[in-house]
Amino acid sequence: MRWEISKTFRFEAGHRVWKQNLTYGRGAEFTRNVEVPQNKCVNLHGHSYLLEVTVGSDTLSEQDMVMDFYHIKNALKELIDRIDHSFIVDRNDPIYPELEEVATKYGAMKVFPVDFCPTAEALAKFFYDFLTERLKDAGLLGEVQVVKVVLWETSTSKAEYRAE
Ligand SMILES: Nc1nc2c(c(=O)[nH]1)N=C([C@H](O)[C@H](O)COP(=O)(O)OP(=O)(O)OP(=O)(O)O)CN2
Repeated sequence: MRWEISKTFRFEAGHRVWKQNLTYGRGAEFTRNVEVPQNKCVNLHGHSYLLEVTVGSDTLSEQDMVMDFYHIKNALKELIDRIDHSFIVDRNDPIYPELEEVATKYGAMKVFPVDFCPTAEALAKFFYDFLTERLKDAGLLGEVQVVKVVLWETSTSKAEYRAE
């Protein structure tokens, strides 16, 4: 891509990484002989997420832009509004049915169900796929492509998902 432009978004959301288990899996050998902390991310907790989407093109439009930042903002606006102040929950999470019940009963939880464990990696792919679909629906895919999505979960942890 000769040109790349990026737009950032902020949203607050809760989640739980129900698949977290620090005692096995990739990297567990680094703490094999020490006591590992509790799997704290299986607890319901929240983040101030920072999302950065990058789109690129080899050509500029008649307005000398990859595309207007305004349009990138609006391609994602409705999704960001839906996810903001929500609780992102995997439909496969064993607590999902009860969370839905509580949300319905008390009306005190905006549930945002997804089909994956809501890690930063999986959420980055989710936003990437969503924006790609929006560009496709607008007939822009090809001319403009999503180059990468970066999702900051905390000030020290982020995930990136990019075009192959
Ligand atoms: N590869 C991933 N690892 C973890 C994820 C994730 O999405 N991908 N998520 C979490 C938790 O959601 C957690 O809130 C963030 O983890 P971590 O960076 O360990 O948080 P800390 O605030 O404890 O980090 P510091 O080391 O204190 O800066 C866990 N792992």
